[in-house]
Amino acid sequence: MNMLTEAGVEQQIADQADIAAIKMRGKGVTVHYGDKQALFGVDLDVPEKQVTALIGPSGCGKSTFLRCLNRMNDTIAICRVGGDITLDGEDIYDPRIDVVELRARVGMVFQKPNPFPKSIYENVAYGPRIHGLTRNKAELDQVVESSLRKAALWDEVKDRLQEPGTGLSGGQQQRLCIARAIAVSPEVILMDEPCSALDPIATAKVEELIDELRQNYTIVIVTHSMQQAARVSQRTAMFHLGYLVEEGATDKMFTNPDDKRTQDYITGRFG
Ligand SMILES: Nc1ncnc2c1ncn2[C@@H]1O[C@H](COP(=O)(O)OP(=O)(O)OP(=O)(O)O)[C@@H](O)[C@H]1O
Repeated sequence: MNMLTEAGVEQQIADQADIAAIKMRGKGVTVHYGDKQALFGVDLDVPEKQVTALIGPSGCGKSTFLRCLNRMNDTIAICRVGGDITLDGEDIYDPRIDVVELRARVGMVFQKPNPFPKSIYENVAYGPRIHGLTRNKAELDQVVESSLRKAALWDEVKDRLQEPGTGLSGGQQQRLCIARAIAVSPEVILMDEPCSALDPIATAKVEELIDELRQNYTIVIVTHSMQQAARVSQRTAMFHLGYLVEEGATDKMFTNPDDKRTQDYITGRFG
């Protein structure tokens, strides 16, 4: 029988406490597109109910890593992912995992707002309906309203729910896409440069929203804006040429990074 020492038991409890605070964990993650390797052994923990920013020069692999977290890379035929990625300790690349369900738990908001060519209401109602999350119209109405409220859009659209989502401004469309992601009650929301197509006012609104959302959701955001990473995130991970250079508390990463490449990048010396 396997006897654990007292110290061993304490360590196990400490490890479990650590796992509880980590929502997603990447270990030795590699990605190849055909013969070309885009990620090299990335180890990165995503803490629960915090915002983790992925930064680094163009082509360093930020979006590739983000897409590994909900198996979005599965849609790219030449893409192969190696290493381990877990959600609440469970291997998301296990063949028994239902990818549709995984993507409901780990939702995604893209760079360019991409509402469906349907009404504002239908954009938000679509997910809960296909996942069978509501029993009747009243419940669906309730989910649509609460999702639009959480995305800070309700007041602007409540009198025009039947109008097309594509008729909204860019910033409103992006908040509609966030409402659509929220509607299926995800645990993690991945955002790939969600503000790059928005003006400064719409950007400020989305950033404010991200800050509110972290009370209930774990967020991972790819951004090219150092100001945005500093404003919205608690953790920052710096990538370079497919490697994770370093990661840590955002305050430290922006004031006293360990690696010169991070220092050079955040001060605009390369990238
Ligand atoms: N679908 C694809 N097919 C082939 N190569 C790809 C594909 N997507 C990305 N790559 C390559 O993988 C590497 C990492 O790209 P990725 O888009 O992850 O970087 P990034 O840091 O997000 O860049 P950016 O900041 O410009 O969006 C790049 O060399 C890129 O050319």
